[in-house]
Amino acid sequence: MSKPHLKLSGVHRHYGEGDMLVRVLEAADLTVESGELVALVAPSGAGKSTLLHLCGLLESPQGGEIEIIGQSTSRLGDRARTQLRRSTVGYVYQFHHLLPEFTALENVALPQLIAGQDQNKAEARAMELLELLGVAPRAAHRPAELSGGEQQRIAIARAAANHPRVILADEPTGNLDPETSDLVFEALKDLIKNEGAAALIATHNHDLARRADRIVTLKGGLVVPHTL
Ligand SMILES: Nc1ncnc2c1ncn2[C@@H]1O[C@H](COP(=O)(O)OP(=O)(O)OP(=O)(O)O)[C@@H](O)[C@H]1O
Repeated sequence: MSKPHLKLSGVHRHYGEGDMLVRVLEAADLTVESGELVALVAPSGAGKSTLLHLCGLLESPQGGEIEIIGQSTSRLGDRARTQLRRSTVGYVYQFHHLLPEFTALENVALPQLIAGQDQNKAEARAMELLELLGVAPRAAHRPAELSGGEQQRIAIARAAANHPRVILADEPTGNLDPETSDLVFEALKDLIKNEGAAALIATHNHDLARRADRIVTLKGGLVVPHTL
């Protein structure tokens, strides 16, 4: 059987020390397979962003192991971690951070150009993603000319541009109205299934979380199954 795209084993993460010690994760385990969408629902301060940052190799755990597409990350140096993150992880944030002076197509093509892809191929891939997410007719528009939901779908396309095996999203629909949230979530889900990525999505929106393949929460420093 192929290795899971994302695997955490015994992950430990705390901040500060002494009186200021905050224990966030203690021996946390989590596995996300290819094409699987896992929703992370937990109260404010429980450690959702910490978990996503660890999975995205933006932070390092103090103990345990994080494997991405079967590759152990605990002994990687900074450069190798950055390289692995760039080639395997796509991040979607609550606020899209699209570059205002570039068109939708250019925003999606840019990460590929940075990764060394040639312009024609980068633009073809960008267009394929914009079509998949239902925003191809907006390809030549700049972010300021697009609705919030369109902007967020373009941010999702950008996160997927380099074929990430792991997609992480922190409140991707947090600043959208319910109908637009639905649309964006479904687009994200289609994309994950289509591309066979493993996805972990932190959300406060229970309706959306119920449409994930699985829901997890954080309890006592562990990642545990959850039902809503
Ligand atoms: N750099 C840091 N230094 C000290 N404590 C931190 C740091 N980052 C996070 N924490 C603490 O770790 C805990 C988990 O924070 P985290 O941001 O992961 O929670 P969250 O579940 O994402 O919260 P929210 O839903 O409010 O964004 C919190 O108590 C927070 O104060």
